[in-house]
Amino acid sequence: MQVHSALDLLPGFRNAVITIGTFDGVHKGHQEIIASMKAVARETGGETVILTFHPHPRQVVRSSDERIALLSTLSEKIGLLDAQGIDHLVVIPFTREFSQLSAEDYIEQFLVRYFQPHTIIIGYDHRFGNNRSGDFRLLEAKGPVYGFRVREIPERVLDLLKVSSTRIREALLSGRPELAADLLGYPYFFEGRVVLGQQLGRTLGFPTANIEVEDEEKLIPAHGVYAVRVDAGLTGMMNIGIRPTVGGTRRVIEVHLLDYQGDLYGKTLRIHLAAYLRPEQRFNGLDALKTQLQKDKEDTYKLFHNATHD
Ligand SMILES: Cc1cc2nc3c(=O)[nH]c(=O)nc-3n(C[C@H](O)[C@H](O)[C@H](O)COP(=O)(O)O)c2cc1C
Ligand SMILES: Nc1ncnc2c1ncn2[C@@H]1O[C@H](COP(=O)(O)OP(=O)(O)O)[C@@H](O)[C@H]1O
Repeated sequence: MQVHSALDLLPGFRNAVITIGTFDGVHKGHQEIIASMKAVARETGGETVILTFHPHPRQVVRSSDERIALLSTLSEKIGLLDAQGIDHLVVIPFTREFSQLSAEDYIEQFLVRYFQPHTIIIGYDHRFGNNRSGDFRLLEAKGPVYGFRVREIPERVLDLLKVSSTRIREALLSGRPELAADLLGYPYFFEGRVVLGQQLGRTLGFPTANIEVEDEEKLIPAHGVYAVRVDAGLTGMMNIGIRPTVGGTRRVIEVHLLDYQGDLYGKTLRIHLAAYLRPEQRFNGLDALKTQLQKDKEDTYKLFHNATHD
């Protein structure tokens, strides 16, 4: 997949099949739209082109405490769309100037000028242009003028889109990663760098990599203990919480990898949520915490290997 972020440097597209959207999470609803884009592109020998705004117009307009946590950062979205077999992703900075284009100019000066679309796939409720005055009907009316076709995303898929994003967020924020994975079509993941902690973990016999997520907008799942997969085939158990047993107050994300020894400081890990194990608890001292960690380890082994371990 080619990623473009400058409109003036776009290549000429061949029979572009385009759609416009945020594609946050690239979940199953989005995957259905992508499947139909690819089907049309196959029929017409065209290329699939997704147009996305970054940052999301809503993120620009809203104040920081109203912002919705995102299911995928831009770089994660790029990877997910690439895996879906999309040919081109165009990342458009949402500027004031852009937002002031009239609906007609949006079609002529933006869509037609830069993409020469063969087919535009869009939901019936999609709005564009100044004051959101452009709609599906206007696109349909302009199609014959500029030589593109408009295909409507079925209402069932549109409903799925709306319901899914909300349900996935709710599932992750209430400790149900399995439900989230079902709706996403893959286990939820986030990335972070391994930073220094208090160096206590190793004395417990459970060294824990402290993960710092760089993108502030990325959704962090509910506090609790999870079984996780980490890239390169590793598995582990993770705590998201404040660590009440050791008097912590700030949220930390810590992962103990099973069957691993080595130095992870400074590395970036991608952590995929496999299952929720239990809520974070306050234990009466480190011995009780250690006993629980041993049990968590056992549960994690059972989950991944369907077997027990020391
Ligand atoms: C799988 C896992 C589960 C944990 N569960 C709890 C818990 O329930 N309560 C708690 O206070 N701390 C919990 N912790 C955090 C430990 O308190 C923490 O790993 C320990 O204090 C070491 O911290 P350090 O790595 O920063 O030195 C958990 C850690 C892991 C890896
Ligand atoms: N199995 C493992 N799982 C996680 N981290 C490990 C493991 N083995 C070694 N490490 C290393 O140990 C570090 C964690 O040790 P720990 O004593 O908990 O210190 P800290 O408080 O800095 O996290 C990790 O950042 C990593 O570099």
